[in-house]
Amino acid sequence: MILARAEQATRRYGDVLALDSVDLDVSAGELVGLLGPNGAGKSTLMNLLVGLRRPTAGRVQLFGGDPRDPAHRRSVGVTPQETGLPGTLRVGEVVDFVSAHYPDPVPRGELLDRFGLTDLVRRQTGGLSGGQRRRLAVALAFVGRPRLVLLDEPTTGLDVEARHTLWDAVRAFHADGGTVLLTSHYLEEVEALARRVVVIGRGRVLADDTVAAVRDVVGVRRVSLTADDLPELPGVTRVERAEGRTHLFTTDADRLVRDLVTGGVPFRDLEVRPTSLEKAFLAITADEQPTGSR
Ligand SMILES: Nc1ncnc2c1ncn2[C@@H]1O[C@H](COP(=O)(O)OP(=O)(O)OP(=O)(O)O)[C@@H](O)[C@H]1O
Repeated sequence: MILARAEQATRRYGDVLALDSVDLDVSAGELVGLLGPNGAGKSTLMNLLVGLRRPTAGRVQLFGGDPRDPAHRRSVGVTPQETGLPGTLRVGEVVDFVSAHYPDPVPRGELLDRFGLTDLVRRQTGGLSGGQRRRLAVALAFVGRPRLVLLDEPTTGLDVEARHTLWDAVRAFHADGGTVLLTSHYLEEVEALARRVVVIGRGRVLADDTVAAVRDVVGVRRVSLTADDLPELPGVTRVERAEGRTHLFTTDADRLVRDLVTGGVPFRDLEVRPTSLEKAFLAITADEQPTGSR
């Protein structure tokens, strides 16, 4: 059963083409990561799916109907990228306030425990740290026992421990049969949670596949070295030269280093680093062909 669907969804903001003919289906029981660099169109897609924005062209559906119809939004929980919480209300009061909108909310103690917020129940939200506020905003998406949860960069600003608590809560929801669509800039985060990842770049779906398959594609490494002369090296997708150094981009750094050594290439100061998603996209998506199809 498809809970959320975009069909050739396009969204323009004036001259900006934020989403360009995007197709996406999220089925019941899936945990899908939406991965892409800044400005890729992730939030725009989420906003269309929950009815906050309308597509300029194409169609979106939530639970088989129009997302702008409140009846179709009843079973969805959302944490947008930015949330405003009333600063003078205490954490427990905010949870009670949101709970009051649902027929069978998760009991307050259980929800706070799940998101590691129990000790903060009496704190005013205005006095919470950024990370604590973020955790509360994410927890609120789960209050009404939704069937589908959409989380826009849920772990922004969280430290390692808080991020893991939140990941555990998302996993537990999913293990209970819940469906999740979440955005992230980091493949590592998507990898920790999702089996399926949809990569978005410049408003288009670049890949829709398993995390492992996408890792092979966007898992580009930068091998930097100082060398006078380099031969043709297999597996190098892009070469940059800056300040006397050569940067080689490849999805198989181990092989590249082996080739350099066995080829007797003289080099100094070798360094292998993961690249940013942006660089990975530059290296692999010049032709912008989707890498997987479902
Ligand atoms: N309300 C708006 N008015 C004008 N342009 C917008 C608006 N919202 C988004 N955009 C533009 O649409 C494009 C896609 O933005 P969107 O917020 O969907 O990307 P994103 O993938 O969520 O990025 P980020 O990772 O930075 O949150 C960007 O170029 C952005 O500047």
